[in-house]
Amino acid sequence: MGSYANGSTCANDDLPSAEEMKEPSFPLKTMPLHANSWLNDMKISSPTAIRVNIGNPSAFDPIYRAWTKKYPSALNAFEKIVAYGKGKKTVLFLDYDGTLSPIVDEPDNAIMSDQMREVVRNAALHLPTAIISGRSCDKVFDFVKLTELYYAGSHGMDIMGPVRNTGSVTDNRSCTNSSMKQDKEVKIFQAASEFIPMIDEVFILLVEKIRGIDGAKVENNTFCVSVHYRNVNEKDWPLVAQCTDDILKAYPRLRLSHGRKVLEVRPVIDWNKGKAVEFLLDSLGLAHSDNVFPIYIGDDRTDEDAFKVLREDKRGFGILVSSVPKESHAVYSLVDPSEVMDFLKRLVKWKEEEALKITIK
Ligand SMILES: O=P(O)(O)OC[C@H]1O[C@H](O[C@H]2O[C@H](CO)[C@@H](O)[C@H](O)[C@H]2O)[C@H](O)[C@@H](O)[C@@H]1O
Repeated sequence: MGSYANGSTCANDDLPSAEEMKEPSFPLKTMPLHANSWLNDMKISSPTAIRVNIGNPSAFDPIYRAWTKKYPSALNAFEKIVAYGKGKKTVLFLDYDGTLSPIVDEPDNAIMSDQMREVVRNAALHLPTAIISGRSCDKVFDFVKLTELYYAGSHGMDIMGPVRNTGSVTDNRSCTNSSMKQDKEVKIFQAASEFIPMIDEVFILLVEKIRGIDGAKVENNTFCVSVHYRNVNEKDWPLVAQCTDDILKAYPRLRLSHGRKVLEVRPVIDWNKGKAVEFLLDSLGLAHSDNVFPIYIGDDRTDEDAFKVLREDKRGFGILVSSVPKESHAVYSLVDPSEVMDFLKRLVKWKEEEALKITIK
């Protein structure tokens, strides 16, 4: 689905090019206010001015090391984190793109490794686990293929949960396509159903409008539309912002948020990933419990709503996945999906040890 004009290779993880590190050279003043400010946000979403050594930034880069004083590595701080969660019901919230799968140029190729799938499956066997993504529920499910999870697609606007009374969860561990999903997962909440026709309409208009922009792509995520500019030459970014603005002018009930080289068109409703976290905790009967320990791991600006909820709530923590220093409502950090995998493995091991201690007592 979508229009795409050029090929794809491995993404550069949003690091700024020499060009990006310069002041913007496009004609900001000639653009309407909306598109103009979006363009600034598009720049900000592609972190500026600091280049770190991908792979092991903390080992080489003093700026990254200084940043981790404020957002300590969740791996280094693991003992402290689990001490806080000791004896409590841990609930795990995971973003998908950039958290469970690496960022790549072509959104349809954001495959999760089998190893990561196994680790997430294992986590879900030990603790309630939800994936909260900007993608549609169906799309994220098709990547993850695990029936034991909760899925909150379209930035939390479409929530689906595992069916637990059809036998042991472990009997139905994974499935390979959406039809199997329908047997094992149930829709539990849709925050904006009436927006679907409008989103479909805007998707078609956007596809048509950006057709001529080399590298631009529009993705229909059911309750939202993503306008991708990762593969667009920076000189054409103003055009992407302008085209999106032109279409959205006629839709006051839609708004825009920013992800990693993507403009996210979504309904103007008071709902986001933070609300989805609150909704899921409530569904699990844990909304008012002092005995709950929620952990949210995510990498982009739309995850900040969830980090903020956890920070204000003080029962759990947000963990930002980032290889570049950035301000966040998260408390801890991890460099990339491979560190996320290590963290999840340790979390499962800790849960197993906790369960063993309880059995021995
Ligand atoms: O909430 P998420 O699960 O992180 O989803 C946010 C958006 O992720 C996808 O786009 C991002 O990942 C792509 C694949 O790595 C990358 O090409 C793109 O530049 C990123 O913005 C997805 O395609 C979007 O629909 C999601 O909204």
